[in-house]
Amino acid sequence: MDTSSTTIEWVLSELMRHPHVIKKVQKELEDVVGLERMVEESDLEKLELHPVAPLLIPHAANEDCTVNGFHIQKASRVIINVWAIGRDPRAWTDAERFIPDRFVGSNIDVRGNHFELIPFGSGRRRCPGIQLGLTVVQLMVAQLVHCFDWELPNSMLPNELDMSEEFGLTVPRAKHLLAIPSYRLHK
Ligand code: HEM
Repeated sequence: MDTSSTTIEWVLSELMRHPHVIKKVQKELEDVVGLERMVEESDLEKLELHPVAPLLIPHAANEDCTVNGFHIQKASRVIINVWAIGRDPRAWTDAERFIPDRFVGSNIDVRGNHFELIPFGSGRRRCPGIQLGLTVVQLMVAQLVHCFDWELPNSMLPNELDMSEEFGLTVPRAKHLLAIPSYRLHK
């Protein structure tokens, strides 16, 4: 599945729509990495980037069970609507807004321990590629934001960027992101 590339495209899109956030990430990277070199994998642990992906794979119950008061009959197909959980106002303040800072000082992570944020699923059938996925997404996004300034084409304003989704097993952008990079490192 194209989960890593889809996530990278969404993160970049959200960053393009929030220029103050991209500036903040650039500043954070500048402080850690400087402007003389690209980002290295060993720099990542010092950074606070948070990828998300609104999907899970259908599951089936092996036996009758009760979860949180809901009876689930053996062999039922269970679909977890992570997309809706990510927008649930009971779990998130200003759920529809992209506020990466909401995770600063919070203990919520993406590894399946906190059910309000499970982009990799949770439990035994959780994504086994989580570490590779996180590393690839963080390194790519950090690299793209650190090495380049980004502009939307035809003087498009950030809030004019079309954020339509194409629904399926994965949820990519309906139209690919088109953005113009300009190199910003000194080397
Ligand atoms: C940002 C990147 C990625 C995201 C967001 C992601 C997300 C997911 C999700 C949500 C599931 C379903 C979990 C569930 O139903 O509970 C899954 C399953 C899976 N993922 Fe990933 N994934 C990513 C990257 C990768 C990579 C890089 C690999 C392999 C190298 C991988 C291999 C798998 C496999 C094999 C499964 C099926 C596991 C099973 O059914 O037991 N994923 N992934």
